[in-house]
Amino acid sequence: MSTSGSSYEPAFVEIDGVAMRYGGADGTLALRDCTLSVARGEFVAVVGPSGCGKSTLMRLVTGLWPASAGNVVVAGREVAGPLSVAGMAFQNPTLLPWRTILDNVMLPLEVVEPHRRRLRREREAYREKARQLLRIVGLDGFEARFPWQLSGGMQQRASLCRALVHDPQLLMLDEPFGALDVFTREELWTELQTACATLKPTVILVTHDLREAVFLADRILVMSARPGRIVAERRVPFGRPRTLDDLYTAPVQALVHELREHISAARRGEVLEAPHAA
Ligand SMILES: Nc1ncnc2c1ncn2[C@@H]1O[C@H](COP(=O)(O)OP(=O)(O)OP(=O)(O)O)[C@@H](O)[C@H]1O
Repeated sequence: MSTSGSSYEPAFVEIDGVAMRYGGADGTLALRDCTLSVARGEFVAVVGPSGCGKSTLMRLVTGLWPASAGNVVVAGREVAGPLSVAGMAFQNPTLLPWRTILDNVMLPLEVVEPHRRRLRREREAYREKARQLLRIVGLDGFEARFPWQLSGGMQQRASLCRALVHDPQLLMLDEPFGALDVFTREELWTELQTACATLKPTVILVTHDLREAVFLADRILVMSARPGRIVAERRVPFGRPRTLDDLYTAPVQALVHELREHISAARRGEVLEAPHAA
């Protein structure tokens, strides 16, 4: 089974035969023989049963944990520590409460080169860029507020801006909308789609929400139950920009249903025949 999109060559993220065990020889084997690749500019969603190792996969790609076996290569280099080319957003926005929204969004620019070096000289241009991102996600006018003055959905929007402000080549999103109500979540899908169309990062999104995966991704990878590996992939054959109304069409619902069957099988420890990649 191919796990790379041929129309996006060359691969930007390559994970080859990776295993990950937490806590020594008797510990939890989270991933085994996990292989996938993501092409530059591609948007891939990873779905699978709870506890199958999705977040572990994200930690390996971003260099937050080392793999126990196998190779993780990003942008042609073996990952050996935290990646500066990656922007990240998680289920909880983790904004710093003592900084304004604008200053929270600016944070990666104070850490990641070459922005760190340029920041003092080009601060106003960078601030304008952060403001522009906040405008894209509908936070115009909230730049000077503090995180605790914003709703959860607004904080998550700001955290997406923070993940994008340093033009990361790789955007890693681990259930970034999981804690939000369905309406806010759907709004943010549209905003993320707009931001990605403008900034064109390579994206890996972990999600439990199959509609979210179909709305946002070019390709969806399904993981087995733990120890996780990729057992199916499905290219999303719908054009862009996608609208929320598209989610109610029969082809989208059929794809969601098919993915659901793969995950149900994975939960039972079974693997369905790999679906045809469109
Ligand atoms: N720091 C850790 N130490 C020990 N075991 C861990 C650690 N992190 C995760 N695990 C275990 O590894 C397995 C995979 O966890 P992981 O969080 O990657 O799964 P997941 O697919 O992201 O889960 P969910 O869908 O519930 O968010 C689980 O059994 C989990 O308990």
